[in-house]
Amino acid sequence: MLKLEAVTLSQGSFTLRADIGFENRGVTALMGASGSGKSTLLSAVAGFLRPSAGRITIAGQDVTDLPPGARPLSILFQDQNLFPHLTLAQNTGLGLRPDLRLTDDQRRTRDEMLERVGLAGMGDRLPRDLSGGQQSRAALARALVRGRPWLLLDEAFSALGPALRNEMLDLLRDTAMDQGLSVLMVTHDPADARRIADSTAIVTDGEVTAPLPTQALFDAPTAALRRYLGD
Ligand SMILES: Nc1ncnc2c1ncn2[C@@H]1O[C@H](COP(=O)(O)OP(=O)(O)OP(=O)(O)O)[C@@H](O)[C@H]1O
Repeated sequence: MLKLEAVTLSQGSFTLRADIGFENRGVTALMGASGSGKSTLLSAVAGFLRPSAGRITIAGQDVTDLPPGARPLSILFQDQNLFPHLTLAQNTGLGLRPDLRLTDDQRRTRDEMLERVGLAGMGDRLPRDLSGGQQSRAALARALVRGRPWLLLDEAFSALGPALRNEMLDLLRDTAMDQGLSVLMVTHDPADARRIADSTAIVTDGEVTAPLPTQALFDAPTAALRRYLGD
Protein backbone atom coordinates (compact mmCIF):
# COMPACT_ATOMS: atom_id res chain seq x y z
CA MET A 1 0.00 0.00 0.00
CA LEU A 2 1.15 3.51 -0.81
CA LYS A 3 -0.22 5.91 1.77
CA LEU A 4 -0.35 9.66 2.11
CA GLU A 5 -1.18 10.23 5.75
CA ALA A 6 -2.60 13.67 6.59
CA VAL A 7 -0.34 15.14 3.92
CA THR A 8 -0.35 18.81 3.00
CA LEU A 9 1.41 19.91 -0.18
CA SER A 10 2.06 23.50 -1.14
CA GLN A 11 3.18 25.06 -4.41
CA GLY A 12 3.11 28.87 -4.17
CA SER A 13 -0.43 29.78 -3.11
CA PHE A 14 -1.79 26.34 -4.08
CA THR A 15 -2.47 23.78 -1.35
CA LEU A 16 -3.46 20.13 -1.72
CA ARG A 17 -4.48 17.86 1.15
CA ALA A 18 -4.35 14.11 0.87
CA ASP A 19 -5.22 11.41 3.35
CA ILE A 20 -5.44 8.40 1.15
CA GLY A 21 -4.12 4.93 0.34
CA PHE A 22 -3.41 3.30 -3.02
CA GLU A 23 -3.56 -0.49 -3.17
CA ASN A 24 -0.47 -2.13 -4.54
CA ARG A 25 -2.15 -4.10 -7.22
CA GLY A 26 -2.84 -3.15 -10.80
CA VAL A 27 -3.32 0.34 -12.14
CA THR A 28 -4.73 3.35 -10.29
CA ALA A 29 -5.63 6.46 -12.29
CA LEU A 30 -5.33 9.90 -10.79
CA MET A 31 -7.70 12.13 -12.68
CA GLY A 32 -8.57 15.78 -12.34
CA ALA A 33 -8.87 19.12 -14.12
CA SER A 34 -5.85 21.07 -15.26
CA GLY A 35 -4.27 22.73 -12.25
CA SER A 36 -6.09 20.51 -9.74
CA GLY A 37 -2.82 19.19 -8.33
CA LYS A 38 -2.24 15.81 -9.99
CA SER A 39 1.41 16.50 -10.78
CA THR A 40 1.89 18.04 -7.35
CA LEU A 41 0.69 14.81 -5.75
CA LEU A 42 2.87 12.65 -7.97
CA SER A 43 5.93 14.86 -7.29
CA ALA A 44 5.45 14.34 -3.57
CA VAL A 45 5.17 10.56 -3.93
CA ALA A 46 8.25 10.57 -6.18
CA GLY A 47 10.21 12.67 -3.70
CA PHE A 48 10.62 15.92 -5.65
CA LEU A 49 8.33 17.89 -3.37
CA ARG A 50 8.44 17.66 0.40
CA PRO A 51 5.10 17.71 2.21
CA SER A 52 4.68 20.63 4.59
CA ALA A 53 2.79 18.23 6.89
CA GLY A 54 2.06 14.52 7.16
CA ARG A 55 3.98 11.51 5.93
CA ILE A 56 4.18 9.17 2.96
CA THR A 57 4.66 5.44 3.41
CA ILE A 58 5.19 2.66 0.90
CA ALA A 59 4.67 -0.91 2.10
CA GLY A 60 4.86 0.39 5.65
CA GLN A 61 8.19 2.21 5.15
CA ASP A 62 8.20 5.94 5.84
CA VAL A 63 9.69 7.45 2.66
CA THR A 64 8.91 11.09 3.45
CA ASP A 65 12.58 11.98 3.88
CA LEU A 66 14.04 9.65 1.24
CA PRO A 67 15.45 11.15 -1.98
CA PRO A 68 13.70 10.07 -5.23
CA GLY A 69 16.35 7.49 -6.17
CA ALA A 70 16.03 5.68 -2.85
CA ARG A 71 12.25 5.24 -3.08
CA PRO A 72 10.82 1.92 -4.28
CA LEU A 73 9.49 3.45 -7.49
CA SER A 74 10.27 4.56 -11.02
CA ILE A 75 8.82 7.53 -12.84
CA LEU A 76 7.86 8.12 -16.44
CA PHE A 77 7.12 11.65 -17.62
CA GLN A 78 5.64 12.89 -20.87
CA ASP A 79 9.01 14.18 -21.96
CA GLN A 80 10.63 10.81 -22.46
CA ASN A 81 14.16 12.13 -21.94
CA LEU A 82 16.04 9.55 -23.96
CA PHE A 83 19.65 10.66 -24.38
CA PRO A 84 20.08 11.42 -28.11
CA HIS A 85 23.73 10.31 -28.27
CA LEU A 86 23.13 6.95 -26.58
CA THR A 87 21.80 3.85 -28.29
CA LEU A 88 18.55 2.26 -27.28
CA ALA A 89 20.40 -0.45 -25.37
CA GLN A 90 22.45 2.18 -23.53
CA ASN A 91 19.42 4.34 -22.77
CA THR A 92 17.67 1.30 -21.33
CA GLY A 93 20.78 0.15 -19.48
CA LEU A 94 20.86 3.48 -17.64
CA GLY A 95 17.89 2.22 -15.66
CA LEU A 96 20.14 -0.51 -14.28
CA ARG A 97 23.46 1.29 -13.86
CA PRO A 98 24.12 4.97 -14.48
CA ASP A 99 27.73 4.19 -15.49
CA LEU A 100 26.49 1.51 -17.92
CA ARG A 101 28.95 -1.13 -16.69
CA LEU A 102 26.36 -3.86 -16.85
CA THR A 103 26.96 -7.40 -15.67
CA ASP A 104 25.97 -10.27 -17.94
CA ASP A 105 22.79 -10.72 -15.89
CA GLN A 106 21.94 -7.06 -16.25
CA ARG A 107 22.48 -7.22 -20.01
CA ARG A 108 20.11 -10.16 -20.13
CA THR A 109 17.52 -8.27 -18.07
CA ARG A 110 17.86 -5.27 -20.39
CA ASP A 111 17.49 -7.36 -23.54
CA GLU A 112 14.50 -9.24 -22.13
CA MET A 113 12.82 -5.95 -21.31
CA LEU A 114 13.49 -4.56 -24.80
CA GLU A 115 11.94 -7.69 -26.18
CA ARG A 116 9.01 -7.39 -23.76
CA VAL A 117 8.18 -3.90 -25.07
CA GLY A 118 8.53 -4.94 -28.70
CA LEU A 119 12.01 -3.55 -29.43
CA ALA A 120 13.98 -6.78 -29.85
CA GLY A 121 16.95 -6.34 -32.19
CA MET A 122 16.81 -2.52 -32.10
CA GLY A 123 19.32 -2.02 -29.29
CA ASP A 124 21.97 -0.47 -31.53
CA ARG A 125 19.76 2.29 -32.83
CA LEU A 126 19.88 5.90 -31.70
CA PRO A 127 16.64 7.53 -30.55
CA ARG A 128 16.49 9.64 -33.74
CA ASP A 129 16.24 6.42 -35.73
CA LEU A 130 13.13 5.33 -33.83
CA SER A 131 9.51 6.30 -34.35
CA GLY A 132 7.67 8.21 -31.61
CA GLY A 133 6.00 5.02 -30.48
CA GLN A 134 9.28 3.14 -30.34
CA GLN A 135 10.77 5.97 -28.27
CA SER A 136 7.87 5.66 -25.85
CA ARG A 137 8.46 1.93 -25.61
CA ALA A 138 12.16 2.52 -24.92
CA ALA A 139 11.38 5.00 -22.16
CA LEU A 140 8.96 2.51 -20.64
CA ALA A 141 11.60 -0.22 -20.85
CA ARG A 142 14.12 1.99 -19.06
CA ALA A 143 11.65 2.65 -16.25
CA LEU A 144 10.59 -1.00 -15.96
CA VAL A 145 14.07 -2.48 -16.07
CA ARG A 146 14.78 -1.00 -12.66
CA GLY A 147 12.39 -3.56 -11.18
CA ARG A 148 10.96 -1.16 -8.60
CA PRO A 149 7.55 -2.18 -7.27
CA TRP A 150 5.77 1.09 -8.11
CA LEU A 151 5.66 2.91 -11.45
CA LEU A 152 4.43 6.51 -11.55
CA LEU A 153 3.35 8.04 -14.84
CA ASP A 154 2.59 11.72 -15.40
CA GLU A 155 0.64 12.07 -18.64
CA ALA A 156 3.36 9.87 -20.11
CA PHE A 157 1.54 9.06 -23.35
CA SER A 158 -0.62 12.12 -23.81
CA ALA A 159 1.45 13.49 -26.70
CA LEU A 160 0.83 10.33 -28.73
CA GLY A 161 -2.00 9.88 -31.23
CA PRO A 162 -5.00 7.82 -30.11
CA ALA A 163 -3.99 4.47 -31.63
CA LEU A 164 -0.44 4.60 -30.32
CA ARG A 165 -1.56 5.83 -26.97
CA ASN A 166 -3.96 2.92 -26.55
CA GLU A 167 -1.21 0.55 -27.62
CA MET A 168 1.10 1.96 -24.93
CA LEU A 169 -1.64 1.84 -22.28
CA ASP A 170 -2.29 -1.82 -23.10
CA LEU A 171 1.42 -2.59 -23.00
CA LEU A 172 1.64 -0.85 -19.64
CA ARG A 173 -1.30 -2.80 -18.23
CA ASP A 174 -0.01 -6.15 -19.53
CA THR A 175 3.52 -5.56 -18.26
CA ALA A 176 2.25 -4.38 -14.89
CA MET A 177 0.23 -7.56 -14.63
CA ASP A 178 3.13 -9.83 -15.71
CA GLN A 179 5.57 -8.24 -13.33
CA GLY A 180 3.24 -7.67 -10.40
CA LEU A 181 3.83 -3.92 -10.64
CA SER A 182 1.71 -1.26 -9.02
CA VAL A 183 1.01 1.69 -11.28
CA LEU A 184 -0.12 5.19 -10.35
CA MET A 185 -1.02 7.03 -13.52
CA VAL A 186 -1.89 10.71 -13.86
CA THR A 187 -4.25 11.40 -16.71
CA HIS A 188 -6.79 14.05 -17.60
CA ASP A 189 -8.57 11.69 -19.97
CA PRO A 190 -11.41 9.49 -18.63
CA ALA A 191 -10.86 7.16 -21.61
CA ASP A 192 -7.36 6.29 -20.29
CA ALA A 193 -8.75 5.46 -16.87
CA ARG A 194 -11.58 3.40 -18.29
CA ARG A 195 -9.21 1.50 -20.55
CA ILE A 196 -6.69 0.23 -18.01
CA ALA A 197 -7.25 1.52 -14.47
CA ASP A 198 -8.63 -0.90 -11.88
CA SER A 199 -9.39 2.04 -9.64
CA THR A 200 -9.57 5.80 -10.06
CA ALA A 201 -9.08 8.69 -7.64
CA ILE A 202 -10.15 12.24 -8.43
CA VAL A 203 -8.14 15.32 -7.54
CA THR A 204 -10.45 18.26 -7.03
CA ASP A 205 -10.94 21.32 -4.83
CA GLY A 206 -7.60 20.89 -3.12
CA GLU A 207 -8.28 17.31 -2.08
CA VAL A 208 -7.97 13.75 -3.35
CA THR A 209 -10.98 11.44 -3.24
CA ALA A 210 -10.50 7.82 -2.19
CA PRO A 211 -9.87 5.53 -5.19
CA LEU A 212 -12.95 3.60 -6.32
CA PRO A 213 -13.22 0.73 -8.79
CA THR A 214 -13.15 2.49 -12.18
CA GLN A 215 -16.10 0.69 -13.74
CA ALA A 216 -18.35 1.27 -10.74
CA LEU A 217 -17.25 4.91 -10.53
CA PHE A 218 -18.21 5.62 -14.14
CA ASP A 219 -21.43 3.62 -13.88
CA ALA A 220 -22.53 5.72 -10.92
CA PRO A 221 -20.39 8.88 -10.98
CA THR A 222 -19.69 10.57 -7.66
CA ALA A 223 -20.22 14.33 -7.33
CA ALA A 224 -16.46 14.85 -7.83
CA LEU A 225 -16.47 12.87 -11.08
CA ARG A 226 -19.63 14.58 -12.34
CA ARG A 227 -18.04 17.96 -11.72
CA TYR A 228 -14.93 16.90 -13.55
CA LEU A 229 -16.88 15.53 -16.50
CA GLY A 230 -18.96 18.70 -16.59
CA ASP A 231 -22.28 16.87 -16.27
N1 LIG B 1 6.46 25.69 -8.83
C1 LIG B 1 5.25 26.20 -8.60
N2 LIG B 1 5.10 27.39 -8.00
C2 LIG B 1 3.87 27.91 -7.75
N3 LIG B 1 2.72 27.29 -8.09
C3 LIG B 1 2.82 26.11 -8.70
C4 LIG B 1 4.08 25.49 -8.99
N4 LIG B 1 3.85 24.32 -9.61
C5 LIG B 1 2.51 24.20 -9.70
N5 LIG B 1 1.89 25.26 -9.16
C6 LIG B 1 0.43 25.47 -9.05
O1 LIG B 1 -0.11 24.36 -8.34
C7 LIG B 1 -1.38 24.02 -8.87
C8 LIG B 1 -1.40 22.52 -9.23
O2 LIG B 1 -0.52 22.27 -10.32
P1 LIG B 1 -0.29 20.83 -10.89
O3 LIG B 1 0.75 20.93 -11.94
O4 LIG B 1 -0.09 19.87 -9.79
O5 LIG B 1 -1.72 20.51 -11.56
P2 LIG B 1 -2.14 19.34 -12.54
O6 LIG B 1 -3.44 18.81 -12.02
O7 LIG B 1 -1.04 18.37 -12.71
O8 LIG B 1 -2.40 20.16 -13.89
P3 LIG B 1 -2.20 19.75 -15.44
O9 LIG B 1 -3.23 18.70 -15.73
O10 LIG B 1 -2.48 21.03 -16.15
O11 LIG B 1 -0.79 19.27 -15.60
C9 LIG B 1 -1.62 24.93 -10.06
O12 LIG B 1 -2.46 25.97 -9.64
C10 LIG B 1 -0.24 25.45 -10.39
O13 LIG B 1 -0.33 26.73 -10.95
